[in-house]
Amino acid sequence: MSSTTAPEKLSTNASFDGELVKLSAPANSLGGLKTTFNVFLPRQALDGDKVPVLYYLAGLTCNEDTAPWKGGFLRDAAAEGIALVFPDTSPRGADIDGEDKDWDFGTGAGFYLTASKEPWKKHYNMYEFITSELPSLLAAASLPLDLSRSSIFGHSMGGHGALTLYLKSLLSTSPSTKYLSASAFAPIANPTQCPWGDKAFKGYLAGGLDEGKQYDATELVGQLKGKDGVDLKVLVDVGTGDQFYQQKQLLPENLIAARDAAGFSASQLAVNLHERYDHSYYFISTFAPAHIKFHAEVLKAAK
Ligand SMILES: N[C@@H](CCC(=O)N[C@@H](CSC=O)C(=O)NCC(=O)O)C(=O)O
Repeated sequence: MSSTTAPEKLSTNASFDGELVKLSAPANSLGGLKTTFNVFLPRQALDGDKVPVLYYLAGLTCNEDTAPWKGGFLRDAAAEGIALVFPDTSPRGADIDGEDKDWDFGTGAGFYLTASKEPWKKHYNMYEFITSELPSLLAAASLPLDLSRSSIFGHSMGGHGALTLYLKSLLSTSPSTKYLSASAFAPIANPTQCPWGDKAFKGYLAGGLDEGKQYDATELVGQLKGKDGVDLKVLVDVGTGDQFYQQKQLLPENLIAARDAAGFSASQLAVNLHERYDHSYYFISTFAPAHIKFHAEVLKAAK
């Protein structure tokens, strides 16, 4: 961790008595491409306390600025004294033919996996970046963060990312990052069974949908069945007025079925359906305080 070069600081904005810092660094896991990320530091961190960390993974077409601008997370994170980390959603500028053709594949659509297929595998490795290189960059930036207390949340493609990174960390004997809790707004909960996941996994992975099962929250919950000592701490909110829910891109019902079949309870993996809410950041910002509170309780209890 300590040999990583410190990221460059691009800007600082005071917010809710803390500050939002924008950082940039070349990322080895993204084939050396420069990536940019935001870190919200609460007042406690500015005063020198090492604060816990909550990563937010954004959805298709988004970047590191989408959630700080529109998510409504900063006020509650400031009140709870937790840091927020907002990475980008894909590498940028890999210069791959077709990379910018579709909004649901390529730029802005990294799907938080490790690509194994040409021509994507040199750059499209957001799984490695988020779980391994980003924590190293945060450490190299010498920010007052307690990286041993980390949790993760996200929206849509980023909700898929948050759930799968968390569940994969539970399944691994030596995870690069151990996340203490996960939550998701309108996640793509069973990507091997929906059009977005089908396109991404067949596009990025040499093994297609079969290889994609390791990045599928519904599959991973099934794999946790009977594993000793596993206690899930997961919160999911979905609006039934969500156009992508209605188009069967999200499939939370499959996640619920997998949870029940694996013997986990609704308090270990809560999936709440909300009438009228859609896929937008109006929905996210409505439930933002509940998600921050959910993670803050876990992160603070871990001190
Ligand atoms: N351009 C698309 C819509 C793209 C979209 O809705 N993106 C969502 C995430 S979808 C799953 O990952 C998003 O968060 N957008 C940003 C926002 O500010 O809402 C289309 O044409 O339908």
